[in-house]
Amino acid sequence: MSSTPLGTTASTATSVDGGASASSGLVFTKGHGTGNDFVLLNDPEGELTFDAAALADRRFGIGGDGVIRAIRSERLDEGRALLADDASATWFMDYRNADGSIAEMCGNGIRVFGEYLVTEGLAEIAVGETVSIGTRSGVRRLRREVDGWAVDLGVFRVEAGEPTVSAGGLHVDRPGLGIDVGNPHVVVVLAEESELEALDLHRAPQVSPIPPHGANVEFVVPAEPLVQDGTGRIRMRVHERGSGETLSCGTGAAAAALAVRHFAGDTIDRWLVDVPGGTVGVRVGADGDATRVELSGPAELVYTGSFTRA
Ligand SMILES: N[C@@H](CCC[C@H](N)C(=O)O)C(=O)O
Repeated sequence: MSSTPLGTTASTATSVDGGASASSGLVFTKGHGTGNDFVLLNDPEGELTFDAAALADRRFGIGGDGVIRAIRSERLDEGRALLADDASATWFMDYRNADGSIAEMCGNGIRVFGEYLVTEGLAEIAVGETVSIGTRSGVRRLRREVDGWAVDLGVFRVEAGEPTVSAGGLHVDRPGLGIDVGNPHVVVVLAEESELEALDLHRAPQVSPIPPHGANVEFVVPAEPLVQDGTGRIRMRVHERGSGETLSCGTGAAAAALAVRHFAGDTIDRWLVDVPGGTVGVRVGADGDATRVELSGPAELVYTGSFTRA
């Protein structure tokens, strides 16, 4: 086996779906959730090696905010560990950011992953049905809905402390709120739409103190009025750890809604989050002494192709 610069392997044909061959290249599907776009790979047995950063490159590769491999949980150490708790989590969402770094969770990605499992014939999931998916932040329950998917992101954590955030276009540093929804976020609430629009997120915002594992940084503006028909509404832009500014971040939308909910007194449980690529829903609900958060929204597969090896 040898690795090419573009990361597909093989001295002989590497079959990713039974249909690919060395000459036809690496078969992939492109999908997105509210414009947060992913390269999806079908690799049930974990036979494929790939260079996620090369695949995600928008000029020299396919292009995407992340790369998601569908692999059986039993084929990865992280997946096998989860099967002990939930034997039904047979599929693992192996997620990488555009720079190739591994992230624990992706809220838009897991909805697209559900759509991919169904379309590729890897799982049968009827509308209304819920399945368990393995991720690096644990098993996540994913429900198919008529017009998209909803994922239980689990119990979240509001971090202690008030980090300071600086970003291009912000004249003064702002306080942030750390929220962990399976992956780390820092949310900054802005007062004006004009501040959100003026942000330059080409460069990563600086968070101080630097979070131990980095952070996705969300900037939000509450709607006026904040609550409409019982639902809170906010606008958000995001700079993602490992991917830069994206059109949407599902876990980021959940963190943003949770931060504004926190500042508003923890009473508003339904949220709509407008991102540059569309709108996602966030719901908060009690689970015994804990509080859980659910994310819902669309997922679309847009094309399938073959990445020809150099
Ligand atoms: N876009 C994703 C989050 C992807 C991972 C993130 N960049 C990280 O490093 O934590 C989402 O929709 O949640």
